[in-house]
Amino acid sequence: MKTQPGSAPTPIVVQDLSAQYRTKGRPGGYALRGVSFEVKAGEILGVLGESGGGKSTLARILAGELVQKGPGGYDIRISGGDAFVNGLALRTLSQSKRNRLTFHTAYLPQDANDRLERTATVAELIQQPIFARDKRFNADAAQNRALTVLDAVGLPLAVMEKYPYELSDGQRQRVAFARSLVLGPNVLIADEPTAGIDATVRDTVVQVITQLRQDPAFAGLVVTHDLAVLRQLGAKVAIMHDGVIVGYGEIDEVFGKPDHPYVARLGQALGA
Ligand SMILES: Nc1ncnc2c1ncn2[C@@H]1O[C@H](COP(=O)(O)OP(=O)(O)OP(=O)(O)O)[C@@H](O)[C@H]1O
Repeated sequence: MKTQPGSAPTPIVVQDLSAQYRTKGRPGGYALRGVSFEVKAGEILGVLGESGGGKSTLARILAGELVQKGPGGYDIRISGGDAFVNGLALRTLSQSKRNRLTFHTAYLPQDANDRLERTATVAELIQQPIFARDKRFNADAAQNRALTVLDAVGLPLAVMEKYPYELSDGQRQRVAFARSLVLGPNVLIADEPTAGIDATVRDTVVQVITQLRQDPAFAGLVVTHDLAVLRQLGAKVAIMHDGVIVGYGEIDEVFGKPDHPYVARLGQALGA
């Protein structure tokens, strides 16, 4: 784990990370094979790559979601190397460590807008992470915090009492985004935050990340093929193919001198 004496740990460190899904307790194929990179404070890393390349697996691991039960759930095991978020090693993630991790980490999964509980209002949904940690948290302070993040994601006050089914997909995505931000994280892990959603959400994602970046300790990992968004954010990119990083660095360098045929193909497809 790299840290400078007396300074905060690097927000995201991934060291030779290999990971496998387990089905019915049995290990399956490798979803990640020896992945290494760092996202330092102030940096944004865009993760791109082929379908099945391991992008969502990486995002899930960094968000502490090694096991997700229920329909469509998954069970991932770190089988080699490790990953660290704000200095917390993820390979052995106890519940108390997971609580510390999720306190500082905003996670916007690919299906974030579908994951919202149907029977809760927007106000309740956004405040849930606060009350899940402290049932006696001051109600006015929680409400104020919810209003701040609601405003940050461009939603009007009027949606606070609505239920998810009363909202558009784009609005639900914004609610999920607001909810992920309510605890004031310094790390954002976002999995395709703009895919298939109206174009205005894209602008909001850029604006919110720009705001979050005012915190010098902030770092973000964003899975997206939207090079325009990544350029606006001044992001570096990591290109994933078959569980391995096959291109890493500044956007123009990676696509200008591709080190792997897949990077060349992707660059052409994206018009990089
Ligand atoms: N729940 C799961 N159970 C078992 N294997 C899985 C599961 N989810 C993903 N995998 C496997 O892990 C590998 C990486 O998948 P992952 O979803 O991380 O890729 P991805 O790059 O995010 O793809 P996409 O762009 O399609 O979302 C694939 O081989 C996939 O089949």
